[in-house]
Amino acid sequence: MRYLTAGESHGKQLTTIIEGVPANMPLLPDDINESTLRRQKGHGRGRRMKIEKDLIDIKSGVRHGYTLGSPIALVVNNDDFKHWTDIMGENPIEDDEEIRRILSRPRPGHADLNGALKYGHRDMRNVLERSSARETAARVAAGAVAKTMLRHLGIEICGYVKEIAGIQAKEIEGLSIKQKQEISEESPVRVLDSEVEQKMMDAIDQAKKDGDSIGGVCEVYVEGMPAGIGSYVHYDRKLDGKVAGAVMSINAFKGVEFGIGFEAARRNGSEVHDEIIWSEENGYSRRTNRLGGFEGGMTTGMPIVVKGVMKPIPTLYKPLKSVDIETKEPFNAGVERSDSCAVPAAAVVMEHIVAFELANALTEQFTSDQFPQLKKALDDYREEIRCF
Ligand SMILES: Cc1cc2nc3c(=O)[nH]c(=O)nc-3n(C[C@H](O)[C@H](O)[C@H](O)COP(=O)(O)O)c2cc1C
Ligand SMILES: C=C(O[C@@H]1CC(C(=O)O)=C[C@@H](OP(=O)(O)O)[C@H]1O)C(=O)O
Repeated sequence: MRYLTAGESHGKQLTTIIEGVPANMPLLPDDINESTLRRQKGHGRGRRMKIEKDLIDIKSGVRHGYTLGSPIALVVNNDDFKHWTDIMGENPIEDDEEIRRILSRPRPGHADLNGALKYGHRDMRNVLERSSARETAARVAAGAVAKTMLRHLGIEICGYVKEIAGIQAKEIEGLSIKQKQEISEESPVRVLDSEVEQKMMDAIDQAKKDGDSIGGVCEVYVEGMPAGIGSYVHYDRKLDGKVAGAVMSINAFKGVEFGIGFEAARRNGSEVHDEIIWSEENGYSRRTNRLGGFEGGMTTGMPIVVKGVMKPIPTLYKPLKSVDIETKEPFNAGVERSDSCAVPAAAVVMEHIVAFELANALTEQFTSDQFPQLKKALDDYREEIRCF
């Protein structure tokens, strides 16, 4: 499977085209809407999320609740476009700086300056419009199709917040994935630990009051992936590599860890590797899951646990120093309407981006044009490895 997205942040719409979804997979508009609406929630977001309602319109590839095997085109409208029709119009306009809302003072940490240099845009709004994380609504729509596929294959996935501005959520042992999904859904910061919830919200409010921004850590947890998905045979077939790359591609994400992650560097091997056990009922399993569900570029059959680090939002209401690209004079960076913390939303984005990589790996390994055949091939494989 592959997907492309198109659309500017304040343009008319976002478009996603997904190719390679097998035919006859159940898919309802609500499977996707649930995800796109969830992405909009979370304490710390700016006014834009009050303007938008990210309901998708399925334009092709689905009929009467089932996929056709043809490309699936999904559209999310930008309701904010009505306020930007002159600024974002496709026809030439007179060189009126007021109408264009020209951006000439790049924001440190955003794509403004590097994008301007690369594409030759003297008006950095041309960079901002596509580099904006508005595009993650389109990626979540693609991920929601993948997540639906995983669900029909008996694989559940959930994304939540582990840390905001250094405030860490405690580990809650023994939560089922259903509980994880429910608790994080109800929390305004998508955290599993209600004791720290208020502290995180206070930190976000304080950052906003200070004209500053904060980042954090998101975690995605997956249950039901059998062992041996992905491959060790070539670098670009390693599934942990693909997942890590996809997570790093999310706006503002600066690091990825599987399981205990960087902590592995500080421990002996005996405290890192997961001992192998066997039972008649379940076949092979592990006593622990410190490596987070991957060995040798393949799944181990244990839950996949992956963390992503999000830096603080670059747009600051108390801006950092920058340079005006027209005058070359030092100036404060430009200020655009902005979130102060988007870590809770980013956890939903990360969940869907990981879902796409996992669903894609399954469609590569159990190639089929028809979803029921894919499901049967996966079930047969599960039985084969259980008896191995
Ligand atoms: C859900 C989400 C919302 C975001 N909201 C904003 C925002 O309101 N203002 C901003 O400056 N950056 C925001 N960002 C981050 C920028 O999009 C990101 O920093 C920018 O594209 C530069 O890319 P890089 O940080 O990956 O280098 C957001 C990111 C995500 C994932
Ligand atoms: C629009 C979304 O996020 C946007 C991401 C973003 C950025 O610079 O990344 C900047 C802000 O855009 P605006 O200036 O229009 O408010 C966020 O609101 C969204 O998540 O749907």
